[in-house]
Amino acid sequence: QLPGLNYDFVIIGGGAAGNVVANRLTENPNFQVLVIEAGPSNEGILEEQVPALALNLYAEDSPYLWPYMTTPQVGANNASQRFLRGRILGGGTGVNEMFYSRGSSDDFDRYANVSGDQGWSWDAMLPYFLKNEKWVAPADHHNETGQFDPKFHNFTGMNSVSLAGYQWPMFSRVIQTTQEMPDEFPFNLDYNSGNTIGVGWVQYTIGNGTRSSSASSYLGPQFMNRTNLHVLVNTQVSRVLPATSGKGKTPHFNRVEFSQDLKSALFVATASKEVILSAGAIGTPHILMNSGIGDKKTLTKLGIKSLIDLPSVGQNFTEQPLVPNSWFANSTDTYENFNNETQLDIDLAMWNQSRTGPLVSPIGQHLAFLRFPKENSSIFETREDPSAGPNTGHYELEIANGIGLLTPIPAGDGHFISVQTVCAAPASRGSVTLNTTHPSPFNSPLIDPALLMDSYDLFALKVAIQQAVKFLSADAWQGYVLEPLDDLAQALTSDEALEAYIRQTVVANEHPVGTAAMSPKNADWGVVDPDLLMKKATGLRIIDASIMPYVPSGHSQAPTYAVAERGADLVKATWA
Ligand SMILES: Cc1cc2nc3c(=O)[nH]c(=O)nc-3n(C[C@H](O)[C@H](O)[C@H](O)COP(=O)(O)OP(=O)(O)OC[C@H]3O[C@@H](n4cnc5c(N)ncnc54)[C@H](O)[C@@H]3O)c2cc1C
Repeated sequence: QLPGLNYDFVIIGGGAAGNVVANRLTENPNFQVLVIEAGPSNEGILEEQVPALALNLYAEDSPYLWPYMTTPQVGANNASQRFLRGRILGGGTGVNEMFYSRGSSDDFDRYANVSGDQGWSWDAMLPYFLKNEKWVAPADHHNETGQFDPKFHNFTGMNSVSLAGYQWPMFSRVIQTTQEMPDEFPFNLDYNSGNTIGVGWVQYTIGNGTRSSSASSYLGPQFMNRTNLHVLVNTQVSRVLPATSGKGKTPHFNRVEFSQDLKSALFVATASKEVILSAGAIGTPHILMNSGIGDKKTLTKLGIKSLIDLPSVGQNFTEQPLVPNSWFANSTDTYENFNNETQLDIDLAMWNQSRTGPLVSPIGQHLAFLRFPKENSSIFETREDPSAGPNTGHYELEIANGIGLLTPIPAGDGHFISVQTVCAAPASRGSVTLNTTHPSPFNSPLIDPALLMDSYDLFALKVAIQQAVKFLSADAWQGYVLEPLDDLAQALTSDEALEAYIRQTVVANEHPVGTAAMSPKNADWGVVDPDLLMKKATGLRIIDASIMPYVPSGHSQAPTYAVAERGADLVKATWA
């Protein structure tokens, strides 16, 4: 159905970043743009639209996820774990939990300092966050006063963002805890102000009780109708290829090889201006290495002709480790209600009729970004603090009205409260490399998030769990929080038991970044320059989460949207 194979820009990956870039470039009617996405269209998928049904997207054989497993994780008792990545138009934004969290001002100021480009600083990036955001009323139209600060938000951007649209009874207890323990758990009116520290109401990429993804926003019908925008789904890119003619010393990439049956029938699309790689923190380094861009020695050994020797490709993989923790709750008003099919049918009918009811928001309803208490901060006398600065959490608590997303559900009925604990600024670094035994471009790469490989991350999670216990010890929870689940109860008996529990239960928080990191123009490390153009090449730009040299301390979709908005401006400036 494609009109041809020659475009001005070919964008690889229709995820968070790719769809932003596609939209912004096709604002210029003279630019012909092709987006190639491996997954299916997002249209008509109920679980993708109804926020509380997002968990159903994570089934073992989900058609909306890549079939990725990690390598055995030494820090997690050698377990290989699933590694969830969206494979659908919208990418991660089509399957994620919809938390809208920008990270701290320190996170972006660090990007600016590390890359040498002040354009990546918080002040310079705030307009791009705003360009992406369209603040809307929550589904239940409750009074939002005191739950966010409007001065940090935009009401006219692209992705709908709103507060929880259904009020669960436990919400008031969270806020009461911040009043009882303000020193340790201060209330933060808006964790998206640049200063993340404290406990705040969650902001979600949800509008009208429905997920707002990069596909439903940036590729909405009014944009899909642009005659200069073409989106090809169910199509996987294998490699980017250099120009066939021209004998310049610097390779010029202007072709993209792809397939629909993942075996043969490879097609090639040509980009007369730029190839833009937006395949995410796993897909991007995978395509680069398949194309001969990466560590020369390693690629040569695999029989792949090295085109650009860039050892940083796939390295510096940074991911936040997460431990889910659950307690029995003395309540009948939790997410466990959805396990009852009759109740679920009633709630779904309500959602269908009016986009209201308990299905309008996902499981976590409050976030806390916190720094270590004084007694734990002495660790920084002997090692550098991996967090970006004082506005940045060392750890995060995700307080949820039901069993943790990744906690095995105990046998029998019950109602739960969970606090997922996250090491927000990890010190471990992993890698994405080619699978040496099956190096076909259509096979999964080796994904090593290096969970807990640096002992600091284990330390941070220990503190986080102890703080979660303290949080739930407030009077506010009296009579509501019952005993912890068995494994957590056992973990709280000794330091060794806590450590063993963390290693047994730790998983990735699904916020990978850093595998094609930006660095100063002539640096001997990094993959792209601060303008996101590939080092040692022309014609190829990377715009996605992989360019962030550190993981943002919050959640990664909002930062990726902002990176993509700026990235699109950088492309436009080149071709103005
Ligand atoms: C289960 C889950 C829960 C999450 N929860 C949250 C959350 O609540 N809040 C938050 O802020 N962040 C969350 N995230 C993370 C967030 O969604 C990502 O950080 C963000 O989507 C990254 O954007 P990206 O453009 O870099 O990559 P992606 O959004 O992953 O987009 C990459 C796209 O490229 C496609 N692609 C990859 N390789 C190829 C190829 N070879 N050929 C063609 N197409 C290809 C993929 O299918 C995908 O659509 C979550 C992620 C997951 C998976």
